[in-house]
Amino acid sequence: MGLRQRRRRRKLPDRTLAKKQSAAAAGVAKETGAQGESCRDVTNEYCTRIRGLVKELLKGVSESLGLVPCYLEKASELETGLQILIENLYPPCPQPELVMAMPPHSDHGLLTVLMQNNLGGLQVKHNGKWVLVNPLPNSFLVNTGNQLEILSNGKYKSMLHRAVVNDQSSRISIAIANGPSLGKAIAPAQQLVDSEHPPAYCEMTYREYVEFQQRNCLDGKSCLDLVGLSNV
Ligand SMILES: O=C(O)CCC(=O)C(=O)O
Ligand SMILES: [Fe+2]
Repeated sequence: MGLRQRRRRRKLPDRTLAKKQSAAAAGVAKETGAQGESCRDVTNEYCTRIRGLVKELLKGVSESLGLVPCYLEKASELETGLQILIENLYPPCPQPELVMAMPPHSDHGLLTVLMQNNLGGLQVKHNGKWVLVNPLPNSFLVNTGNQLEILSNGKYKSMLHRAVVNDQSSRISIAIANGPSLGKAIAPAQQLVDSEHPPAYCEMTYREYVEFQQRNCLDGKSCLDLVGLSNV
């Protein structure tokens, strides 16, 4: 067998393999491309619908504060508001008591809409104690955020919360944080401010607030503690 033939022989299977590999890669890319596209479409639609839900919820919240129904939507420029999609996967842990899945924090936006796979793990701070929130099947859980607390001049509190793991099953939570438009200056609603209820928070744009929060190590405290007018 000559060198040429040997080369060819050796090359043949390689080429076939390369061909097969590139065909497979193209198939995978095509599939991933299609999946990626449909994932993007579904995510976009989900975010849009959640914004619609938040708009409705904010109407009720505005009314509960004695404000016109569209107050919070307009005051936050919700239509162009910042939406953040957060996907959390918490695998089971053999020693859950040694692990903090998500450290204590409060969400910086208006309302966070959370979907979870029917496994408890979220805890909220209530009267100084951590309380486990039992998930209700087929329901969303809605957390109030810092910007809602500011706009309502402290009438709606944003709760400190955290997530813990368990030693049995994986927990999944998907949160969409809905905030004001980044450039919008947020301050307590004038109608909720009077001599008995002075403004509890200083005005700042949502962008300034988020940057402030990212710059500060809050150690389980709400960023609001730092921007409250009693502290500035
Ligand atoms: O997983 C959870 O239940 C909490 C998630 C959460 O607080 C967040 O993503 O901001
Ligand atoms: Fe959160």
